[in-house]
Amino acid sequence: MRAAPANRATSPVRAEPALEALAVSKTYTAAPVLEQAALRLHYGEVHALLGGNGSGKSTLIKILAGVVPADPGGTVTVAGEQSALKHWTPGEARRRHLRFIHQDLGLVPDLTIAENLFLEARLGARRGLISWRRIHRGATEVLRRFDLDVDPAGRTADLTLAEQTLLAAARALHDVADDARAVVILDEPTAALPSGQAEQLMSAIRSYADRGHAILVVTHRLGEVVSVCDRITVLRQGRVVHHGPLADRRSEDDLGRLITGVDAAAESRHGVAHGAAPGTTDDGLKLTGVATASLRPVDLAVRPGEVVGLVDAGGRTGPCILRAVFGLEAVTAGTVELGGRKQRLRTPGRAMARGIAYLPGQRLRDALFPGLPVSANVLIGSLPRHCRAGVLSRRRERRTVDRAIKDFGVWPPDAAAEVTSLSGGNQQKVSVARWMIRSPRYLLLEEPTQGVDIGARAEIWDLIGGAVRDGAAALVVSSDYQELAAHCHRVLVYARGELVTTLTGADLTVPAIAEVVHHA
Ligand SMILES: Nc1ncnc2c1ncn2[C@@H]1O[C@H](COP(=O)(O)OP(=O)(O)OP(=O)(O)O)[C@@H](O)[C@H]1O
Repeated sequence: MRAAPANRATSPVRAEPALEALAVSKTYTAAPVLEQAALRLHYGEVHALLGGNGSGKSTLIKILAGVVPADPGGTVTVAGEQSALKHWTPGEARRRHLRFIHQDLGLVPDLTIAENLFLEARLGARRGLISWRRIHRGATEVLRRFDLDVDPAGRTADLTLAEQTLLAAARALHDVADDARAVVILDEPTAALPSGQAEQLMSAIRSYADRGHAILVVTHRLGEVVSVCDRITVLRQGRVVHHGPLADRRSEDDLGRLITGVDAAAESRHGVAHGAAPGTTDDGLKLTGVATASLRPVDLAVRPGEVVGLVDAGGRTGPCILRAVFGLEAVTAGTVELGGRKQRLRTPGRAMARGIAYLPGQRLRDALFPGLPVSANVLIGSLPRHCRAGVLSRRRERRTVDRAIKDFGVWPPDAAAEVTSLSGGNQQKVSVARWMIRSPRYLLLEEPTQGVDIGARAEIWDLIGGAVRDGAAALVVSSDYQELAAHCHRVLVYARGELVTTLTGADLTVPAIAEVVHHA
C-alpha cells in the first residue's frame, strides 16, 4: 500500500467544520503551555498539528479528549454542536464521534490482541456475558482489514512496537470506519514505525479522510506531512504561529523553519558519518555467533569511530542484539568482544562497567524512572562519578544536570520537574542525556530520536557524532531510514533474524534501504 498522491481534488470536503476549538489555554504551574490556541478541522482532510517538543501539541489533544481540563473560557464545536471546554469529558468526546490514539497507545500488554481491540466496544457482550467466539471472529476481521498479520489470541506484549502502534490504530478506527462524522486524532502514530509500515498507516489514514472523516495527526516526520496532509496548524511555545493549506508550504525545510523559527532542517543534513573516519582496527564491538533464546546466531563488528545502523524487516533482531550485549538477555552461544577482549556481560552492571550505554526503545517502560525528577533520571547510573571519598558532591551533581539540560535543550530547563511531566520528546532527550554524560565507549541505541523534533534531532545526532569522533563505536537500531542514510557508515538489513544485506557508501540511500526491506 502506498501513500496517496498529493492532488486530492476529489476529497469530499464539506463546508461545515468537523471540529473547531477556540480560545484553548492551559497552565499547569507557572507559564502557560497553551495560550488561546485555535484549531479547525474539516471533513475529508488530513490535518497535521506541528510544533517542536513541548510546544503544546499533546496537551491540546488531551484537552480535546477530555482527559486534561483546559483553563476556563475555551469552546469546542463538533459537527455544529458547541460545548464549553470546562464541561468536556472523555465520554462526551466519544459520544461526538471523536477517536484518539495517544502517544502511549493505551494498550494493556498482558491482554490478548483480540481483548485489546474490543476493550471499549464490549463486542459480543449479551446480557452481561462476553462471547469470546464473537470477539475472536471480530478481531480476525479487523486485523485482516488493517493488514495486520498477527494471531488475535496472541499476547499484546509480544508484538513489536510497530505492530502495537498498528493495533492501537486499528482499535481506534475500526468502529468508526463507516461513520462519515468521525474525527480521528492521532498523536505521533508513526514515531516508532519503520518507513514501510509508517507509509502503510498514513495511507490508511489518507483513505479514511478521502471517505469523509476528519483526521488530525501529530508527527515530527515532515516527509509524511508533505506527502499525505492537506492543511497544517503550527504551535510554537503554546501559540498558533501558522495555520492554512499545505499547498503554500510544500518543502520539508520550509516546514522545519515554521516549526523552529530557524533553519534547523539544513543543519540536520550534516550526517555524523560524513565527519568521522572509523578506526582502521576492528577492535571495537565484535559479535561472533552470538545467540539467545530469541536470537539466531549473529556476527557483526562495529569499529571505534563508526556508526552502524540496523534495520529489521521482521521486527526484533536489532533490539535482541542490543539486549544481549547489554546483559539483559542470556547469551546461549557465541562470543562478545570489546576492544579485542572476550567478555561475559551477564548483567547490565557489568556492561556499564565496560563502557557500554544502552538506550531502550520503549521510553516509558524501560528508559525512564517515572515519579523521579529530571535530575535523578539524568544522574542514575553515574552516581559514583559524583562522589569524592565516598561522599556525594551535590555541587558536581547539579553542574552535570544543568549542563545536560543545556546541551540537550531539555524544556522546561527545570531539574526538579517530575520526568513524566515533560513532553514526550523532552523525556527522550533526558534518557539520551543520561547515557551520553557517561562518555561511553560503546553506544547501543534503539530509536534515539523517536518523538524528537527536527531541531533536537540534529542536536542528538551531533552528540552521538561527538562521541563517535572521540572513538566510541555506535550500533543504532532505527526505523527512520532518512536518519540512517544520513548518519551511518553502514546499515545492516535483517529479515527474520538473518542478515540480508549491508548498505554502504553511495549505495546507502533511503530508497535503497526501503527497497531491500520491501523485498526481504
Ligand atoms: N502534567 C504536567 N505537569 C506539568 N507540566 C506539564 C504536564 N504535562 C505537560 N506539561 C508541560 O506542558 C508543555 C507542553 O507539553 P506537550 O506534551 O503538550 O508538548 P508536545 O508539543 O506534545 O511535545 P512533544 O513533541 O515532545 O511530544 C511541556 O513544557 C510540558 O513540560
